[in-house]
Amino acid sequence: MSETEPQAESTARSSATTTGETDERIREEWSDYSFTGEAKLSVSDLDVYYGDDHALKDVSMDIPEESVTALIGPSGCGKSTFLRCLNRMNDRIKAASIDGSVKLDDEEIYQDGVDLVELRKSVGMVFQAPNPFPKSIRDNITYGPRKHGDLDTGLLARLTGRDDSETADELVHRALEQAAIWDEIKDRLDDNAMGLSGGQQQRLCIARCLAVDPDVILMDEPASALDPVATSKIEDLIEDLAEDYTVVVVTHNMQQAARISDQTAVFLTGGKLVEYDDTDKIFENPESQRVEDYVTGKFG
Ligand SMILES: Nc1ncnc2c1ncn2[C@@H]1O[C@H](COP(=O)(O)OP(=O)(O)OP(=O)(O)O)[C@@H](O)[C@H]1O
Repeated sequence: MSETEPQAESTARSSATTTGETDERIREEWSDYSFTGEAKLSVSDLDVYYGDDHALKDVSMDIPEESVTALIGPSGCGKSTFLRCLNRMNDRIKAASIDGSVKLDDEEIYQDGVDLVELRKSVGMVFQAPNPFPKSIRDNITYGPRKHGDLDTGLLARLTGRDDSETADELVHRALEQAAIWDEIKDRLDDNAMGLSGGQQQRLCIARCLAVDPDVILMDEPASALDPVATSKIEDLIEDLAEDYTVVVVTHNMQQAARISDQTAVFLTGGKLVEYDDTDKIFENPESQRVEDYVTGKFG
């Protein structure tokens, strides 16, 4: 968990959990939820449709900086859809249409003129299955910075007098160290990344994401394909990363959400955000009976 300096009060809000009076009372109870520190991301009145399918309904919540926010809920309730809205990855899905507002550092990301490459550099993403490039470990890390024009290496760079090889080496070291994998693979940086174990590949993918200096890291079930030892390494890493980054993680694993997150948002069937609060509150004393049933495994 992060130890952010108190800076300001930010408030998380809910709008639609309207399946009767009980939900209305629950909403009033938690809609005042406030956290210490600044909101890194502020989501208001977000609706997402895939064609006629209304996948997310009127979701509003603020996500605090330098902390871990877990998104939990049964399959199909819209967690991944919500996550993809935070860096406009849903723009790549033809059938998707989005209404509402998402602000990153108070700047609307759903407005004309937003540079999506820059946005996705600031808000990086790590997926469920590790997906390293079939290249060397070193090239996996330098690929992004090179693509963004932050690094020039190789023959052409030498010929044009802009050879950033030394900077590249430092970057590779820094990113792998941050992703807690440097010691394991420092002697085989030129080996193909596909030869790493699943857990190592996932940490490499996290290092690749860190190499372009994001502020926010979105993770969609980052450990679900890994064994318990590799999972535990990813969990430790997520907690460490939250000291410097804002991490939003989708997980089906309740214990994992309880262990690693500072706040938890519970989505339930129908694409509604039902409750959002400190993780301890969600797991020990939620307002909603349905949330209690879900986190205690009575349904889902
Ligand atoms: N690319 C897509 N095209 C059409 N419908 C989609 C697409 N992606 C998701 N959906 C639909 O949107 C709804 C929410 O899906 P989403 O994947 O966001 O849920 P989820 O909570 O992340 O599920 P899971 O836990 O199984 O990954 C589902 O009804 C799903 O079928």
